[in-house]
Amino acid sequence: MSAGSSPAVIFDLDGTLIDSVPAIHSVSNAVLTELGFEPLSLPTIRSFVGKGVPNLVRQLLITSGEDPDGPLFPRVEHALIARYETDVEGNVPYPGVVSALDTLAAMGCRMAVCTNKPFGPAEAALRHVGLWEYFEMTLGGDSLPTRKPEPAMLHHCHEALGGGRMIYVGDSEVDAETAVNAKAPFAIYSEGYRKAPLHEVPHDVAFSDWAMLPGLVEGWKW
Ligand SMILES: O=C(O)COP(=O)(O)O
Ligand SMILES: [Mg+2]
Repeated sequence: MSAGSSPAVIFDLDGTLIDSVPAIHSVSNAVLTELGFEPLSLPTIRSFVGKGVPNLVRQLLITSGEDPDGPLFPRVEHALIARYETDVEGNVPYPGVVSALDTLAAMGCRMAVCTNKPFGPAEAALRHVGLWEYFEMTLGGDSLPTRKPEPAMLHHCHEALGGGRMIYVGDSEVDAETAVNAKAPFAIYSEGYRKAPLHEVPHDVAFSDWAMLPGLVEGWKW
């Protein structure tokens, strides 16, 4: 593949590039216990990730027996966002991500991140794990008036990368819906935070090991 013909590759963040649930678990439980609620398990918190902070806060409140539309919402949201940008220790790239990004960059792929995590925590997590410099653009769930599964974030990143052929890489039902809405080819990472069985989530190709992704991009049938 010559550099000129390489596609734009746009990535989801949580559950795709990085395993962020240990960090989100620790931040969420710090906020819950500060407010006098019981901490929640890691699998419970994992099931709340993928639709952005408003959904996470609502789920934390519902699971704690509180009204998600009551006065606790802004308190929990504020406390969560305050910690989200600084408590980045629990974020770890999935095995093989760095090498795959190096290979894609060497192939001439332009790359961006399109996440429902707010921009500030997304930048902090990407910098913490040493991935920030790979991407020409990062958009977070608060960067545009809409977030995934609306297609605007993906369209915006695609244009910023110069348009042309593109692949979206994500892990969840929300990413699959975003790709359908944006009419983008979709590669799903099967080891992230998806809830439904893989065959029930629309995708063009699936990969379980990041070492597979550059070959899939190179051999993509457009
Ligand atoms: O729900 C979130 O905050 C982030 O999720 P995403 O990176 O998978 O879009
Ligand atoms: Mg994700």
